[in-house]
Amino acid sequence: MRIDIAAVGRLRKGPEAAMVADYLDRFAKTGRGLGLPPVRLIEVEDKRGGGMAAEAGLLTRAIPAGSAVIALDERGDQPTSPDFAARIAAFRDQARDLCFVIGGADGIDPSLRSRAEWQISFGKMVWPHMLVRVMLAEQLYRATTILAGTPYHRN
Ligand SMILES: C[S@@+](CC[C@H](N)C(=O)[O-])C[C@H]1O[C@@H](n2cnc3c(N)ncnc32)[C@H](O)[C@@H]1O
Repeated sequence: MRIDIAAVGRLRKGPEAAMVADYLDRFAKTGRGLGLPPVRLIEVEDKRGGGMAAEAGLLTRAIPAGSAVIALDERGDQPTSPDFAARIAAFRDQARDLCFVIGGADGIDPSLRSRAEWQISFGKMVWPHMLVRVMLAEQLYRATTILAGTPYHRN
């Protein structure tokens, strides 16, 4: 199994980058004992201002062949953290590769969004994509603690 995050934009050094690195590091440590591999972050950048369509092309090339695409989108499902953890475990048990996709300022092009096996929302409000990276990294770490039964998550 492999787990990737394909995201538009380059995250520069700063608080968001530090938080993403910290949560993904924690995910790697707790995930090791659960058969979950470290998460790889793949960043794509369209320097020509081609908008969503150009970003979709870059993201599509970045998504490893065969990976289940999970799009982050405010219109998507709103799973609980335990539901999210259970879904990650189900992908692991089926030996499926996962690629979470985070769009840029205009969102994820509908052509790519429609390819997603699952669309997840962190609420109906729109968040800056750099914060969505932090939130996703935290939920991934939280999922490992739920699956490991360690006392981080409380219902
Ligand atoms: C600034 S938002 C783009 C919002 C844009 N209005 C759209 O149509 O998607 C950039 C990216 O952050 C992610 N994002 C923002 N808010 C989100 C939310 N509430 N839930 C899940 N992902 C979100 C999505 O991947 C989105 O493509």
